Amino acid sequence: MVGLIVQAVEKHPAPEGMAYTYGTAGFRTKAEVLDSVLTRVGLIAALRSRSLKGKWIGVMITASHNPPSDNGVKLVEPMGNMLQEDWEKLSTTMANKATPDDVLEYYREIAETQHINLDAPARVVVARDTRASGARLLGCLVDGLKAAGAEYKDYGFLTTPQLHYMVRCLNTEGQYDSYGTPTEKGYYEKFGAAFKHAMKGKKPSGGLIVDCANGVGGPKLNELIKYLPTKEEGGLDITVINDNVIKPESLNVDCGADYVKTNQRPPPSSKAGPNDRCCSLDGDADRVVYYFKDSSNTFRLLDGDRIATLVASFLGDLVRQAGLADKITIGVVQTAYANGAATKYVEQHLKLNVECTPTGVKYLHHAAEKFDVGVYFEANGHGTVVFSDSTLRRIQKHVPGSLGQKEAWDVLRATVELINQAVGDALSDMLLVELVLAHKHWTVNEWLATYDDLPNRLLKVTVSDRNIFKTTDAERRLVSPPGVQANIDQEVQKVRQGRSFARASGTEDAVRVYAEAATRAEADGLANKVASLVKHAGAV
Ligand SMILES: CC(=O)N[C@H]1[C@@H](OP(=O)(O)O)O[C@H](CO)[C@@H](O)[C@@H]1O
Ligand SMILES: [Mg+2]
Repeated sequence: MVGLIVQAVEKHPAPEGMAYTYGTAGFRTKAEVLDSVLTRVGLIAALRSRSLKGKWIGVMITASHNPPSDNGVKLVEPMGNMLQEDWEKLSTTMANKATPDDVLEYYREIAETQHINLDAPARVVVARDTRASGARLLGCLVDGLKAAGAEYKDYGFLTTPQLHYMVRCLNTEGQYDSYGTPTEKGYYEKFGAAFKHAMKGKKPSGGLIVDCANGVGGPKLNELIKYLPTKEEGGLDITVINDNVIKPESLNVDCGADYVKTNQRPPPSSKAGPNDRCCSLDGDADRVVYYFKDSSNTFRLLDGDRIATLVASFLGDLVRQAGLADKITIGVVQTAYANGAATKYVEQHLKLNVECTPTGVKYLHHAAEKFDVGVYFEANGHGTVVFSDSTLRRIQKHVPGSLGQKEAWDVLRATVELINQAVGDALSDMLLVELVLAHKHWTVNEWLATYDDLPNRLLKVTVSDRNIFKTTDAERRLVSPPGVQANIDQEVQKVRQGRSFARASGTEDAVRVYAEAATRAEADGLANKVASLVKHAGAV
Protein backbone atom coordinates (compact mmCIF):
# COMPACT_ATOMS: atom_id res chain seq x y z
CA MET A 1 0.00 0.00 0.00
CA VAL A 2 2.86 2.37 0.92
CA GLY A 3 4.45 2.11 -2.51
CA LEU A 4 1.10 2.49 -4.22
CA ILE A 5 0.22 5.66 -2.31
CA VAL A 6 3.57 7.22 -3.13
CA GLN A 7 3.15 6.25 -6.80
CA ALA A 8 -0.38 7.68 -7.03
CA VAL A 9 0.61 10.97 -5.40
CA GLU A 10 3.68 11.25 -7.65
CA LYS A 11 1.46 10.73 -10.69
CA HIS A 12 -0.73 13.73 -9.75
CA PRO A 13 1.63 16.38 -8.34
CA ALA A 14 0.18 19.36 -6.48
CA PRO A 15 0.43 22.67 -8.36
CA GLU A 16 2.54 25.24 -6.58
CA GLY A 17 1.07 28.13 -4.63
CA MET A 18 -2.44 26.71 -4.25
CA ALA A 19 -4.30 26.67 -0.90
CA TYR A 20 -7.31 24.35 -0.95
CA THR A 21 -10.18 24.47 1.53
CA TYR A 22 -12.98 21.98 2.08
CA GLY A 23 -15.78 24.57 2.26
CA THR A 24 -19.59 24.54 2.31
CA ALA A 25 -19.57 22.83 -1.06
CA GLY A 26 -16.48 20.62 -0.64
CA PHE A 27 -13.39 21.50 -2.71
CA ARG A 28 -14.37 23.72 -5.61
CA THR A 29 -12.21 25.70 -8.02
CA LYS A 30 -10.86 25.67 -11.60
CA ALA A 31 -10.86 22.07 -12.83
CA GLU A 32 -7.29 22.29 -14.11
CA VAL A 33 -5.84 22.56 -10.58
CA LEU A 34 -7.87 19.76 -8.98
CA ASP A 35 -6.05 16.56 -10.03
CA SER A 36 -3.89 16.30 -6.90
CA VAL A 37 -6.89 17.08 -4.68
CA LEU A 38 -8.91 14.22 -6.17
CA THR A 39 -6.16 11.68 -5.50
CA ARG A 40 -5.91 12.85 -1.90
CA VAL A 41 -9.70 12.77 -1.53
CA GLY A 42 -9.52 9.12 -2.62
CA LEU A 43 -7.23 8.44 0.33
CA ILE A 44 -9.48 10.38 2.73
CA ALA A 45 -12.62 8.58 1.51
CA ALA A 46 -10.94 5.22 2.16
CA LEU A 47 -9.91 6.33 5.66
CA ARG A 48 -13.41 7.66 6.44
CA SER A 49 -14.97 4.37 5.37
CA ARG A 50 -12.49 2.37 7.46
CA SER A 51 -13.21 4.60 10.46
CA LEU A 52 -16.87 3.54 10.09
CA LYS A 53 -16.12 -0.17 9.82
CA GLY A 54 -16.39 -0.34 6.05
CA LYS A 55 -19.65 1.58 5.59
CA TRP A 56 -20.04 3.03 2.08
CA ILE A 57 -18.81 6.62 1.69
CA GLY A 58 -19.83 8.72 -1.32
CA VAL A 59 -17.66 10.92 -3.52
CA MET A 60 -19.40 13.32 -5.91
CA ILE A 61 -17.44 15.16 -8.60
CA THR A 62 -19.34 18.35 -9.43
CA ALA A 63 -19.21 22.14 -9.29
CA SER A 64 -23.00 22.52 -9.25
CA HIS A 65 -24.05 25.95 -10.65
CA ASN A 66 -20.49 27.17 -11.31
CA PRO A 67 -19.10 27.73 -14.84
CA PRO A 68 -18.15 24.77 -17.10
CA SER A 69 -14.42 25.31 -16.52
CA ASP A 70 -14.79 24.74 -12.75
CA ASN A 71 -15.13 21.46 -10.97
CA GLY A 72 -15.23 20.19 -7.42
CA VAL A 73 -15.52 17.22 -5.15
CA LYS A 74 -17.44 16.46 -1.99
CA LEU A 75 -17.74 13.53 0.36
CA VAL A 76 -20.98 11.97 1.55
CA GLU A 77 -21.53 10.27 4.93
CA PRO A 78 -23.18 6.80 5.15
CA MET A 79 -26.77 8.03 5.65
CA GLY A 80 -26.40 10.44 2.75
CA ASN A 81 -25.50 13.45 4.91
CA MET A 82 -22.75 16.02 4.33
CA LEU A 83 -19.25 15.20 5.60
CA GLN A 84 -18.68 15.61 9.35
CA GLU A 85 -16.95 18.84 10.29
CA ASP A 86 -13.79 17.31 11.84
CA TRP A 87 -13.28 15.34 8.60
CA GLU A 88 -13.62 18.55 6.59
CA LYS A 89 -10.57 19.76 8.49
CA LEU A 90 -8.64 16.52 7.89
CA SER A 91 -9.54 16.75 4.19
CA THR A 92 -8.30 20.34 3.97
CA THR A 93 -4.97 19.46 5.57
CA MET A 94 -4.56 16.39 3.35
CA ALA A 95 -5.36 18.36 0.18
CA ASN A 96 -2.57 20.80 0.98
CA LYS A 97 0.15 18.18 1.57
CA ALA A 98 2.70 18.72 -1.17
CA THR A 99 5.05 15.75 -1.45
CA PRO A 100 4.29 12.00 -1.56
CA ASP A 101 6.11 11.58 1.76
CA ASP A 102 4.03 14.31 3.41
CA VAL A 103 0.84 12.68 2.14
CA LEU A 104 1.88 9.25 3.35
CA GLU A 105 2.87 10.58 6.74
CA TYR A 106 -0.44 12.38 7.16
CA TYR A 107 -2.36 9.29 5.99
CA ARG A 108 -0.71 7.32 8.81
CA GLU A 109 -1.24 10.15 11.28
CA ILE A 110 -5.00 10.19 10.59
CA ALA A 111 -5.11 6.41 10.99
CA GLU A 112 -3.43 6.73 14.35
CA THR A 113 -5.36 9.69 15.77
CA GLN A 114 -8.72 8.34 14.54
CA HIS A 115 -7.91 4.76 15.67
CA ILE A 116 -8.34 3.36 12.18
CA ASN A 117 -7.29 -0.17 11.32
CA LEU A 118 -5.68 0.20 7.90
CA ASP A 119 -6.43 -3.45 7.08
CA ALA A 120 -10.19 -2.95 7.62
CA PRO A 121 -12.37 -2.88 4.49
CA ALA A 122 -12.99 0.46 2.77
CA ARG A 123 -15.95 0.99 0.42
CA VAL A 124 -16.51 4.06 -1.68
CA VAL A 125 -19.17 4.95 -4.24
CA VAL A 126 -18.43 7.53 -6.89
CA ALA A 127 -20.40 9.60 -9.41
CA ARG A 128 -19.95 12.79 -11.41
CA ASP A 129 -21.88 15.47 -13.27
CA THR A 130 -21.48 16.10 -17.02
CA ARG A 131 -18.48 18.47 -17.00
CA ALA A 132 -15.74 17.77 -19.56
CA SER A 133 -13.10 17.55 -16.81
CA GLY A 134 -15.10 14.90 -14.91
CA ALA A 135 -13.56 11.84 -16.59
CA ARG A 136 -9.99 13.01 -15.95
CA LEU A 137 -10.72 13.88 -12.32
CA LEU A 138 -12.43 10.52 -11.83
CA GLY A 139 -9.18 8.88 -12.96
CA CYS A 140 -7.22 10.87 -10.36
CA LEU A 141 -9.70 9.87 -7.66
CA VAL A 142 -9.60 6.19 -8.62
CA ASP A 143 -5.78 6.23 -8.43
CA GLY A 144 -6.14 7.38 -4.80
CA LEU A 145 -8.83 4.81 -4.01
CA LYS A 146 -6.83 1.94 -5.51
CA ALA A 147 -3.65 3.03 -3.73
CA ALA A 148 -5.51 2.96 -0.42
CA GLY A 149 -6.90 -0.48 -1.22
CA ALA A 150 -10.54 0.64 -1.28
CA GLU A 151 -13.31 -1.26 -2.99
CA TYR A 152 -15.24 1.19 -5.16
CA LYS A 153 -18.38 1.37 -7.28
CA ASP A 154 -18.52 3.92 -10.10
CA TYR A 155 -22.08 4.95 -11.00
CA GLY A 156 -20.92 7.14 -13.89
CA PHE A 157 -23.15 10.20 -14.35
CA LEU A 158 -25.61 10.92 -11.53
CA THR A 159 -27.22 13.99 -10.02
CA THR A 160 -25.73 14.86 -6.63
CA PRO A 161 -28.92 13.77 -4.78
CA GLN A 162 -28.94 10.46 -6.69
CA LEU A 163 -25.43 9.76 -5.38
CA HIS A 164 -26.60 10.59 -1.83
CA TYR A 165 -29.50 8.20 -2.40
CA MET A 166 -27.14 5.39 -3.52
CA VAL A 167 -24.96 5.84 -0.46
CA ARG A 168 -27.94 5.63 1.90
CA CYS A 169 -29.40 2.61 0.06
CA LEU A 170 -26.09 0.71 0.10
CA ASN A 171 -25.68 1.26 3.83
CA THR A 172 -29.24 0.26 4.73
CA GLU A 173 -29.62 -2.66 2.28
CA GLY A 174 -31.55 -5.54 3.87
CA GLN A 175 -32.11 -3.60 7.11
CA TYR A 176 -35.37 -2.49 8.77
CA ASP A 177 -34.66 1.08 7.60
CA SER A 178 -33.75 0.03 4.04
CA TYR A 179 -33.98 3.19 1.92
CA GLY A 180 -34.39 1.59 -1.50
CA THR A 181 -32.64 -0.35 -4.25
CA PRO A 182 -29.17 1.11 -4.89
CA THR A 183 -29.58 1.45 -8.65
CA GLU A 184 -30.71 4.27 -10.91
CA LYS A 185 -33.76 2.21 -11.81
CA GLY A 186 -34.43 1.78 -8.07
CA TYR A 187 -34.35 5.56 -7.64
CA TYR A 188 -36.83 6.19 -10.47
CA GLU A 189 -39.12 3.38 -9.32
CA LYS A 190 -39.18 4.59 -5.72
CA PHE A 191 -39.92 8.23 -6.50
CA GLY A 192 -42.18 7.45 -9.48
CA ALA A 193 -44.33 5.05 -7.44
CA ALA A 194 -44.53 7.43 -4.46
CA PHE A 195 -45.64 10.26 -6.74
CA LYS A 196 -48.32 8.15 -8.42
CA HIS A 197 -49.60 6.90 -5.06
CA ALA A 198 -49.61 10.34 -3.41
CA MET A 199 -51.41 11.98 -6.36
CA LYS A 200 -54.44 9.71 -5.77
CA GLY A 201 -55.70 10.46 -9.26
CA LYS A 202 -55.59 14.26 -8.75
CA LYS A 203 -55.09 16.15 -12.02
CA PRO A 204 -52.29 18.68 -12.29
CA SER A 205 -53.42 22.00 -13.70
CA GLY A 206 -51.57 22.72 -16.95
CA GLY A 207 -48.09 21.66 -18.01
CA LEU A 208 -44.66 22.23 -16.52
CA ILE A 209 -41.57 23.50 -18.35
CA VAL A 210 -38.34 22.30 -16.74
CA ASP A 211 -35.00 24.01 -17.48
CA CYS A 212 -32.20 21.55 -16.66
CA ALA A 213 -29.24 24.01 -16.91
CA ASN A 214 -27.74 21.75 -19.63
CA GLY A 215 -26.55 19.57 -16.78
CA VAL A 216 -26.89 16.03 -15.54
CA GLY A 217 -30.47 16.71 -14.40
CA GLY A 218 -31.62 16.71 -18.07
CA PRO A 219 -31.00 13.08 -19.00
CA LYS A 220 -32.01 11.97 -15.50
CA LEU A 221 -35.33 13.82 -15.67
CA ASN A 222 -35.98 12.35 -19.14
CA GLU A 223 -35.48 8.92 -17.56
CA LEU A 224 -37.63 9.67 -14.49
CA ILE A 225 -40.51 10.75 -16.74
CA LYS A 226 -40.76 7.15 -18.01
CA TYR A 227 -41.69 6.08 -14.47
CA LEU A 228 -44.35 8.76 -13.92
CA PRO A 229 -48.03 8.46 -14.88
CA THR A 230 -48.39 9.55 -18.53
CA LYS A 231 -50.26 12.61 -19.68
CA GLU A 232 -53.03 10.28 -20.92
CA GLU A 233 -53.25 8.73 -17.44
CA GLY A 234 -53.77 12.21 -15.98
CA GLY A 235 -50.09 12.60 -15.11
CA LEU A 236 -47.75 15.52 -15.53
CA ASP A 237 -47.24 17.15 -18.90
CA ILE A 238 -43.52 17.95 -18.64
CA THR A 239 -41.56 19.83 -21.31
CA VAL A 240 -37.81 19.48 -20.77
CA ILE A 241 -35.62 22.34 -21.99
CA ASN A 242 -31.86 23.02 -21.73
CA ASP A 243 -31.01 19.33 -21.50
CA ASN A 244 -28.07 19.43 -23.89
CA VAL A 245 -25.24 17.51 -22.24
CA ILE A 246 -23.45 16.83 -25.53
CA LYS A 247 -22.07 20.37 -25.30
CA PRO A 248 -20.69 20.60 -21.75
CA GLU A 249 -19.55 24.17 -22.43
CA SER A 250 -23.23 25.20 -22.32
CA LEU A 251 -23.64 24.01 -18.71
CA ASN A 252 -25.25 26.72 -16.52
CA VAL A 253 -24.76 29.27 -19.32
CA ASP A 254 -27.81 31.58 -19.56
CA CYS A 255 -29.94 28.97 -17.84
CA GLY A 256 -30.44 27.06 -14.61
CA ALA A 257 -31.67 27.85 -11.08
CA ASP A 258 -28.80 30.16 -10.18
CA TYR A 259 -29.19 32.21 -13.36
CA VAL A 260 -32.92 32.63 -12.75
CA LYS A 261 -32.60 33.46 -9.05
CA THR A 262 -29.68 35.88 -9.49
CA ASN A 263 -30.95 37.66 -12.60
CA GLN A 264 -34.62 37.49 -11.65
CA ARG A 265 -35.57 36.47 -15.16
CA PRO A 266 -36.30 33.30 -17.13
CA PRO A 267 -33.56 31.76 -19.28
CA PRO A 268 -33.53 33.61 -22.64
CA SER A 269 -34.23 30.26 -24.36
CA SER A 270 -37.59 29.92 -22.57
CA LYS A 271 -40.63 30.11 -24.81
CA ALA A 272 -43.09 30.02 -21.92
CA GLY A 273 -46.25 32.06 -22.27
CA PRO A 274 -48.09 34.04 -19.56
CA ASN A 275 -48.98 31.96 -16.49
CA ASP A 276 -47.06 28.89 -17.79
CA ARG A 277 -45.57 27.05 -14.82
CA CYS A 278 -41.76 26.84 -15.14
CA CYS A 279 -38.93 25.65 -12.97
CA SER A 280 -35.13 25.56 -13.24
CA LEU A 281 -32.70 23.04 -11.80
CA ASP A 282 -29.03 23.79 -11.18
CA GLY A 283 -26.10 21.96 -12.78
CA ASP A 284 -26.13 18.97 -10.42
CA ALA A 285 -29.89 19.02 -9.76
CA ASP A 286 -29.91 19.64 -6.04
CA ARG A 287 -31.67 23.00 -6.30
CA VAL A 288 -34.92 24.07 -7.90
CA VAL A 289 -36.80 27.35 -8.21
CA TYR A 290 -40.21 27.93 -9.80
CA TYR A 291 -41.31 31.02 -11.76
CA PHE A 292 -43.76 32.35 -14.33
CA LYS A 293 -44.67 35.46 -16.25
CA ASP A 294 -48.00 36.86 -15.08
CA SER A 295 -50.76 38.21 -17.33
CA SER A 296 -49.01 41.58 -17.54
CA ASN A 297 -45.75 39.85 -18.50
CA THR A 298 -44.08 40.53 -15.15
CA PHE A 299 -41.58 37.89 -14.02
CA ARG A 300 -42.63 36.17 -10.78
CA LEU A 301 -40.20 34.03 -8.81
CA LEU A 302 -41.31 31.23 -6.48
CA ASP A 303 -38.07 30.48 -4.67
CA GLY A 304 -36.97 28.20 -1.85
CA ASP A 305 -38.94 30.23 0.74
CA ARG A 306 -42.09 29.66 -1.30
CA ILE A 307 -41.43 25.95 -1.66
CA ALA A 308 -40.89 25.66 2.11
CA THR A 309 -44.14 27.46 2.94
CA LEU A 310 -46.10 25.48 0.35
CA VAL A 311 -44.77 22.14 1.59
CA ALA A 312 -45.11 23.02 5.29
CA SER A 313 -48.72 24.06 4.82
CA PHE A 314 -49.50 20.82 2.91
CA LEU A 315 -47.84 18.60 5.52
CA GLY A 316 -49.63 20.53 8.28
CA ASP A 317 -52.99 19.88 6.57
CA LEU A 318 -52.23 16.18 6.08
CA VAL A 319 -51.10 15.67 9.67
CA ARG A 320 -54.28 17.39 10.92
CA GLN A 321 -56.60 15.58 8.54
CA ALA A 322 -55.03 12.22 9.39
CA GLY A 323 -55.73 12.83 13.11
CA LEU A 324 -52.06 13.18 14.06
CA ALA A 325 -51.98 16.89 14.93
CA ASP A 326 -51.43 16.43 18.66
CA LYS A 327 -48.67 13.86 18.09
CA ILE A 328 -46.48 15.50 15.43
CA THR A 329 -45.02 19.01 15.39
CA ILE A 330 -43.74 20.61 12.21
CA GLY A 331 -40.97 23.19 12.10
CA VAL A 332 -39.51 25.32 9.32
CA VAL A 333 -35.80 26.11 9.14
CA GLN A 334 -34.55 29.13 7.20
CA THR A 335 -31.44 31.27 6.91
CA ALA A 336 -31.26 35.05 7.31
CA TYR A 337 -31.76 35.32 3.53
CA ALA A 338 -35.37 34.14 3.83
CA ASN A 339 -37.75 36.94 2.98
CA GLY A 340 -39.28 38.51 6.09
CA ALA A 341 -42.75 38.01 4.60
CA ALA A 342 -42.13 34.24 4.36
CA THR A 343 -41.05 34.06 8.00
CA LYS A 344 -44.14 36.03 9.07
CA TYR A 345 -46.40 33.79 6.97
CA VAL A 346 -45.06 30.63 8.61
CA GLU A 347 -45.30 32.02 12.14
CA GLN A 348 -48.57 33.91 11.94
CA HIS A 349 -50.56 32.12 9.25
CA LEU A 350 -49.32 28.54 9.37
CA LYS A 351 -48.63 28.90 13.11
CA LEU A 352 -45.47 26.81 12.91
CA ASN A 353 -42.11 27.26 14.61
CA VAL A 354 -39.33 28.90 12.59
CA GLU A 355 -35.66 28.50 13.29
CA CYS A 356 -32.90 30.54 11.66
CA THR A 357 -29.45 29.01 11.10
CA PRO A 358 -26.21 30.17 9.47
CA THR A 359 -25.94 29.77 5.69
CA GLY A 360 -25.06 26.29 4.42
CA VAL A 361 -27.19 23.21 4.04
CA LYS A 362 -25.47 21.27 6.80
CA TYR A 363 -26.66 23.79 9.41
CA LEU A 364 -30.23 23.75 8.12
CA HIS A 365 -30.33 19.97 7.91
CA HIS A 366 -29.02 19.61 11.44
CA ALA A 367 -31.57 22.08 12.85
CA ALA A 368 -34.40 20.40 10.92
CA GLU A 369 -33.53 17.06 12.50
CA LYS A 370 -34.56 18.44 15.89
CA PHE A 371 -38.21 18.72 14.81
CA ASP A 372 -40.60 15.76 14.34
CA VAL A 373 -40.95 17.03 10.79
CA GLY A 374 -38.38 19.62 9.75
CA VAL A 375 -38.91 21.53 6.50
CA TYR A 376 -35.77 23.36 5.42
CA PHE A 377 -34.99 25.38 2.32
CA GLU A 378 -32.48 28.05 1.44
CA ALA A 379 -34.02 30.91 -0.52
CA ASN A 380 -31.95 29.77 -3.53
CA GLY A 381 -33.97 26.53 -3.75
CA HIS A 382 -31.85 23.98 -1.93
CA GLY A 383 -33.75 21.99 0.67
CA THR A 384 -35.89 19.06 1.69
CA VAL A 385 -37.97 17.69 4.56
CA VAL A 386 -36.66 15.37 7.27
CA PHE A 387 -38.79 13.13 9.47
CA SER A 388 -37.44 11.85 12.80
CA ASP A 389 -37.37 8.07 13.33
CA SER A 390 -40.00 8.26 16.05
CA THR A 391 -42.26 10.33 13.78
CA LEU A 392 -41.91 7.77 11.00
CA ARG A 393 -42.88 5.02 13.45
CA ARG A 394 -45.81 7.09 14.76
CA ILE A 395 -47.07 7.61 11.22
CA GLN A 396 -46.72 3.90 10.38
CA LYS A 397 -48.48 2.75 13.56
CA HIS A 398 -51.31 5.28 13.34
CA VAL A 399 -54.85 3.86 13.21
CA PRO A 400 -57.06 6.29 11.32
CA GLY A 401 -60.44 6.87 12.93
CA SER A 402 -62.45 7.57 9.77
CA LEU A 403 -62.38 7.21 6.02
CA GLY A 404 -61.30 10.86 5.71
CA GLN A 405 -58.46 10.31 8.14
CA LYS A 406 -57.38 7.20 6.23
CA GLU A 407 -57.25 9.08 2.93
CA ALA A 408 -55.03 11.80 4.41
CA TRP A 409 -52.87 9.18 6.14
CA ASP A 410 -52.37 7.35 2.82
CA VAL A 411 -51.27 10.55 1.09
CA LEU A 412 -49.01 11.42 4.02
CA ARG A 413 -47.23 8.05 3.85
CA ALA A 414 -46.73 8.33 0.09
CA THR A 415 -45.47 11.91 0.51
CA VAL A 416 -42.85 10.71 3.01
CA GLU A 417 -41.66 8.24 0.35
CA LEU A 418 -41.56 10.97 -2.30
CA ILE A 419 -39.17 13.15 -0.30
CA ASN A 420 -35.44 12.47 -0.64
CA GLN A 421 -34.60 12.73 3.04
CA ALA A 422 -30.88 12.25 2.49
CA VAL A 423 -30.43 15.67 0.89
CA GLY A 424 -32.23 18.40 -1.08
CA ASP A 425 -33.13 16.89 -4.46
CA ALA A 426 -34.44 19.07 -7.29
CA LEU A 427 -36.26 16.18 -9.00
CA SER A 428 -37.96 14.96 -5.84
CA ASP A 429 -38.70 18.56 -4.69
CA MET A 430 -40.21 19.32 -8.10
CA LEU A 431 -42.54 16.31 -7.87
CA LEU A 432 -43.45 17.39 -4.33
CA VAL A 433 -44.41 20.89 -5.49
CA GLU A 434 -46.46 19.41 -8.34
CA LEU A 435 -48.18 17.10 -5.86
CA VAL A 436 -49.13 19.93 -3.51
CA LEU A 437 -50.39 22.18 -6.30
CA ALA A 438 -52.52 19.32 -7.69
CA HIS A 439 -53.98 18.51 -4.26
CA LYS A 440 -54.73 22.17 -3.54
CA HIS A 441 -56.07 22.70 -7.10
CA TRP A 442 -53.73 25.68 -7.29
CA THR A 443 -52.11 27.41 -10.23
CA VAL A 444 -48.92 29.41 -9.76
CA ASN A 445 -51.11 32.49 -9.18
CA GLU A 446 -52.79 31.06 -6.06
CA TRP A 447 -49.39 29.93 -4.82
CA LEU A 448 -47.95 33.43 -5.32
CA ALA A 449 -50.97 35.02 -3.61
CA THR A 450 -50.24 33.33 -0.24
CA TYR A 451 -48.07 36.31 0.78
CA ASP A 452 -46.28 39.28 -0.78
CA ASP A 453 -42.49 39.20 -0.71
CA LEU A 454 -40.87 42.30 0.73
CA PRO A 455 -38.73 43.99 -1.95
CA ASN A 456 -35.11 42.97 -1.33
CA ARG A 457 -31.62 43.39 -2.65
CA LEU A 458 -28.53 41.20 -2.38
CA LEU A 459 -25.17 42.90 -3.03
CA LYS A 460 -21.58 41.70 -3.10
CA VAL A 461 -18.88 43.95 -1.64
CA THR A 462 -15.20 43.30 -2.25
CA VAL A 463 -12.95 44.15 0.69
CA SER A 464 -9.27 43.56 1.37
CA ASP A 465 -9.92 40.88 4.04
CA ARG A 466 -13.44 39.53 4.38
CA ASN A 467 -12.45 37.47 7.44
CA ILE A 468 -12.57 40.53 9.67
CA PHE A 469 -16.38 40.46 9.28
CA LYS A 470 -17.51 38.21 12.11
CA THR A 471 -21.14 37.57 12.96
CA THR A 472 -23.42 36.28 15.69
CA ASP A 473 -27.14 35.43 15.96
CA ALA A 474 -27.23 33.13 12.89
CA GLU A 475 -25.18 35.65 10.89
CA ARG A 476 -27.73 38.41 11.40
CA ARG A 477 -25.48 40.74 13.45
CA LEU A 478 -21.86 41.78 13.05
CA VAL A 479 -19.62 41.65 16.12
CA SER A 480 -16.57 42.80 14.18
CA PRO A 481 -15.32 45.24 12.92
CA PRO A 482 -16.45 47.20 15.97
CA GLY A 483 -19.14 49.84 15.49
CA VAL A 484 -20.37 48.69 12.07
CA GLN A 485 -23.47 46.94 13.41
CA ALA A 486 -24.61 50.06 15.27
CA ASN A 487 -24.38 52.00 12.02
CA ILE A 488 -26.34 49.33 10.15
CA ASP A 489 -29.02 49.45 12.88
CA GLN A 490 -29.34 53.20 12.39
CA GLU A 491 -29.86 52.82 8.64
CA VAL A 492 -32.43 50.03 9.17
CA GLN A 493 -34.43 52.34 11.48
CA LYS A 494 -34.80 54.88 8.68
CA VAL A 495 -36.93 52.66 6.40
CA ARG A 496 -40.25 50.91 6.84
CA GLN A 497 -40.16 47.15 7.56
CA GLY A 498 -36.39 47.35 7.17
CA ARG A 499 -33.99 44.48 7.80
CA SER A 500 -30.40 44.22 6.69
CA PHE A 501 -27.28 42.23 7.49
CA ALA A 502 -23.75 41.72 6.20
CA ARG A 503 -21.65 38.54 6.34
CA ALA A 504 -18.54 37.14 4.70
CA SER A 505 -19.39 34.65 1.96
CA GLY A 506 -18.20 31.12 2.56
CA THR A 507 -17.77 30.39 -1.15
CA GLU A 508 -16.57 33.68 -2.70
CA ASP A 509 -14.04 36.31 -1.75
CA ALA A 510 -16.63 38.95 -0.85
CA VAL A 511 -18.96 40.23 1.85
CA ARG A 512 -22.65 39.77 1.05
CA VAL A 513 -25.11 42.49 1.99
CA TYR A 514 -28.83 41.73 2.19
CA ALA A 515 -31.55 44.32 2.69
CA GLU A 516 -35.32 44.30 2.56
CA ALA A 517 -37.93 47.00 3.17
CA ALA A 518 -41.50 48.00 2.42
CA THR A 519 -40.72 49.41 -1.04
CA ARG A 520 -38.19 48.70 -3.79
CA ALA A 521 -36.67 52.18 -3.39
CA GLU A 522 -36.25 51.75 0.37
CA ALA A 523 -34.77 48.25 -0.01
CA ASP A 524 -32.29 49.42 -2.66
CA GLY A 525 -31.40 52.53 -0.66
CA LEU A 526 -30.80 50.49 2.49
CA ALA A 527 -28.69 47.90 0.64
CA ASN A 528 -26.51 50.62 -0.86
CA LYS A 529 -26.06 52.38 2.50
CA VAL A 530 -25.06 49.15 4.25
CA ALA A 531 -22.76 48.21 1.36
CA SER A 532 -20.91 51.49 1.70
CA LEU A 533 -20.61 50.99 5.49
CA VAL A 534 -19.08 47.57 4.78
CA LYS A 535 -16.79 48.94 2.08
CA HIS A 536 -15.59 51.66 4.42
CA ALA A 537 -15.03 49.25 7.34
CA GLY A 538 -13.22 46.80 5.04
CA ALA A 539 -10.89 49.42 3.62
CA VAL A 540 -8.62 49.34 6.67
C1 LIG B 1 -26.73 33.90 -0.32
C2 LIG B 1 -26.50 32.57 -0.91
O1 LIG B 1 -27.25 32.16 -1.80
N1 LIG B 1 -25.46 31.85 -0.44
C3 LIG B 1 -25.11 30.52 -0.95
C4 LIG B 1 -23.61 30.40 -1.08
O2 LIG B 1 -23.02 30.60 0.20
P1 LIG B 1 -22.17 31.87 0.62
O3 LIG B 1 -21.53 31.46 1.92
O4 LIG B 1 -23.17 32.97 0.78
O5 LIG B 1 -21.20 32.17 -0.47
O6 LIG B 1 -23.27 29.09 -1.54
C5 LIG B 1 -23.65 28.03 -0.66
C6 LIG B 1 -23.15 26.71 -1.22
O7 LIG B 1 -23.70 26.44 -2.47
C7 LIG B 1 -25.17 28.06 -0.47
O8 LIG B 1 -25.53 27.08 0.47
C8 LIG B 1 -25.62 29.45 0.01
O9 LIG B 1 -27.02 29.52 0.07
MG1 LIG C 1 -26.09 22.26 -6.77
